[in-house]
Amino acid sequence: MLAHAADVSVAFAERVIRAEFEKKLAHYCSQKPGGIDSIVNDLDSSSPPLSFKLMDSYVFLDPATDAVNFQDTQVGCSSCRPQMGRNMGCEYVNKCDCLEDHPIRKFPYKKPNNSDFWVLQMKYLEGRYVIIECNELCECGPSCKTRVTQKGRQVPMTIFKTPNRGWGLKCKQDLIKGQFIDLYWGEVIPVAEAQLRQESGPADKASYLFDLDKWALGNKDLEEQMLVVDGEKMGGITRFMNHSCDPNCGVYAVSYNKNDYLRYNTAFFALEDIPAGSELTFDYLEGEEQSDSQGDDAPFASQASQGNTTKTRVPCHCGARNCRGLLWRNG
Ligand SMILES: C[S@@+](CC[C@H](N)C(=O)[O-])C[C@H]1O[C@@H](n2cnc3c(N)ncnc32)[C@H](O)[C@@H]1O
Repeated sequence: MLAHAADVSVAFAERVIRAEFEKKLAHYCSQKPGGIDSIVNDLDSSSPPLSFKLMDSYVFLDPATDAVNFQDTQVGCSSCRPQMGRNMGCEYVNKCDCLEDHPIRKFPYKKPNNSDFWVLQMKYLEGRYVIIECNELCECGPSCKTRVTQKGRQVPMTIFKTPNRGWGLKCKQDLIKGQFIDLYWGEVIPVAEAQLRQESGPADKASYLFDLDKWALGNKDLEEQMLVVDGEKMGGITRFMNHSCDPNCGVYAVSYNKNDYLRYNTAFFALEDIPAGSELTFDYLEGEEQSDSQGDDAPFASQASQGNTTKTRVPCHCGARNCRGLLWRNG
């Protein structure tokens, strides 16, 4: 009898937690086009932790490292104008100042036939170059077509329970190759704090740390100031994305201030056409391997990675034929 009462109250508590988490999701996506995000768990009655705060911005642990303190380094393009070139903007200007130092100086996006959104150009998708988008100081104005990731996610998602990798993420609609998915949000913390957080808790603690190491790696001064994004306690829905050794999404550094080498954004794009309902995955070690092999373009080519803050060796359950067997290289 007592055991039954305990079961009933656990089930009730789980339902309350689920309802609260769904409320958070609804609030978060009410400002977005594309439909409502959802949670699916066909395996047990658990929900993602209620302590997790959904958001779509960075939170800087130390206000001194907040990007707004560094806006004096920000410049905008000055030769572009709103609605120039067939009313489209910077994409028709091959000397947009935002791209002046870029090794390929090519507009990052293109619009596929019959589509109402822009996708990443093949050169960026395959070359993994940093994506530079215009910013609020640019003369091109808010309708400039470089502004894709800064407008945020446009596609609805499902957070779902996997049998062996915790929660994962699926998109509710078909994605096409090169389509923008979302950014990675969280608390922005110094690398020493990230290391402390990773070392606290059990050895196989899940990691939500994303190193902003694109410019810092190999530069001693920058390495000392390097920041890490921690999506564990607060972050966007992409913190539920699992690793695969054969991923369908790629991770790209995006900058709205090409002079800021410490703060930038991390964006996920589809590497292939992805049917609705497929799990979205990326390679947690991708950044490391890219930066090992990019040669002269490295400052613009290497990616943010999940791989540098030391993490415990965790067996990989991605199930890919080319599975490396472990999530992280170090540890
Ligand atoms: C960024 S989180 C991904 C979301 C996580 N599954 C959850 O439930 O919150 C990264 C953690 O998920 C787990 N994970 C992700 N991909 C995995 C894989 N291929 N094999 C085993 N565990 C995985 C590991 O615990 C890893 O530290």
